[in-house]
Amino acid sequence: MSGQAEFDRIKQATVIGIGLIGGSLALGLKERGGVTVHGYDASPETVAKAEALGIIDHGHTSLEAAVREADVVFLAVPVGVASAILTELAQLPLQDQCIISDVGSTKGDILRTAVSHPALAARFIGGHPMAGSHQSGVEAARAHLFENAYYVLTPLVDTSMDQVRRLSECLECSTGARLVIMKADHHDRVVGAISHLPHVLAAALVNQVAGYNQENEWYHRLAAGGFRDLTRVAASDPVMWRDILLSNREALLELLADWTSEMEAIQRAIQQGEGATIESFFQEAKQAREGLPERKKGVIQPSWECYVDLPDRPGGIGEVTTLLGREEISIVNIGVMQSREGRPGALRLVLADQEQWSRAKACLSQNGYSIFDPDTDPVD
Ligand SMILES: NC(=O)C1=CN([C@@H]2O[C@H](COP(=O)(O)OP(=O)(O)OC[C@H]3O[C@@H](n4cnc5c(N)ncnc54)[C@H](O)[C@@H]3O)[C@@H](O)[C@H]2O)C=CC1
Ligand SMILES: O=C(O)C(=O)Cc1ccc(O)cc1
Repeated sequence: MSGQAEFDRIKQATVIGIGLIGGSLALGLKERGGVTVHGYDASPETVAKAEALGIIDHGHTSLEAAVREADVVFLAVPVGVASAILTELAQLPLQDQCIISDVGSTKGDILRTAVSHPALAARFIGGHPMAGSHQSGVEAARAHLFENAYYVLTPLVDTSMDQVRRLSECLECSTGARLVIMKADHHDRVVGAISHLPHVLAAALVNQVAGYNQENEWYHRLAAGGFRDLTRVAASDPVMWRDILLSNREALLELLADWTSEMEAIQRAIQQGEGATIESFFQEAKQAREGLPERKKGVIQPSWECYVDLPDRPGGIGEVTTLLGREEISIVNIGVMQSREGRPGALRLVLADQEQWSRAKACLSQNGYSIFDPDTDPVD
């Protein structure tokens, strides 16, 4: 592959691993990017399903046939198997200008594999779309999954910037994501802190409480909004997260050591009754939380939620759902947040996406309801 070559627009793509992320990428490439999409998966049933659902144009059961015509190949398989497939690709005939990219949650391992194969080093560009969900499988694929999310690219030193531009333009147009370039080790450290560590903590918290609940079921019965919000990602795929932790070992061990000393400090403050230390612990966190950049899809994707003061009269919930129904706004989840006696409760609404969330808030405000948005409104 020559660095001087004129690069054509990407017209054919191959997605290897047609699950949540591979399927969503395939849909975006096909429907928004005007790219012909070939698909390959270890499971022939998944290939057949993806073809039947119109997620890919051509399904393959041979890796060689799947990648032969591709301008770009995306590896969208679990992190634990990506390096082995990349090594297989190094032996297969590919188009001269073919780019290979991936979507894995960690970047160090796969880049080291790419560097170790001369046939790959100039064509591999690591990638990571910073949006997803706790669901998995081809049925969960959505063309708009990556809209407005960051999408990190981690090129190698040998990668031609023309090829990076070629891939970025294709991805921007096909996914609606915001492309950014980063070094792999920086990516792994940052994503370790804001995604991998929180997944560990969420799982640990859920496991700790599940242990107590075996003795006394009130633990689960009383588990309220805060516990549920904080631990949503504990429902993610255990195999995927096993692979991510093992692959980002170095960064995670450092982050866990920092976490442990933070917990020891707060434990000491509680033991010694140091109210001021405890207060400033929460004060710092409150300020940092309020200073997070404007609401957008981050790696821990926010659920599009808002709280509505519930009118203290019969049929109050029905009024809210009817108003939203009339505007064709669909509610993903709804719950009553009970308040102190004598004060009206609130309805917690979860909407499907940002557009429905904005319309729901506008519709309810116009109809005299008081709305509270936990991410933007100050709490008194
Ligand atoms: N789930 C999420 O929210 C996000 C996941 N990622 C990354 O995306 C990648 C894929 O994750 P998901 O789509 O969630 O997983 P998934 O489980 O939905 O899909 C993975 C697909 O890969 C296939 N597969 C497994 N081993 C294979 C092999 N050896 N050859 C060919 N196909 C194989 C599976 O049959 C499955 O269809 C992972 O590397 C993950 O780290 C990145 C961003 C977000
Ligand atoms: O659902 C969530 O909040 C997630 O955190 C999804 C997710 C999982 C893994 C990634 O590498 C990126 C995003």
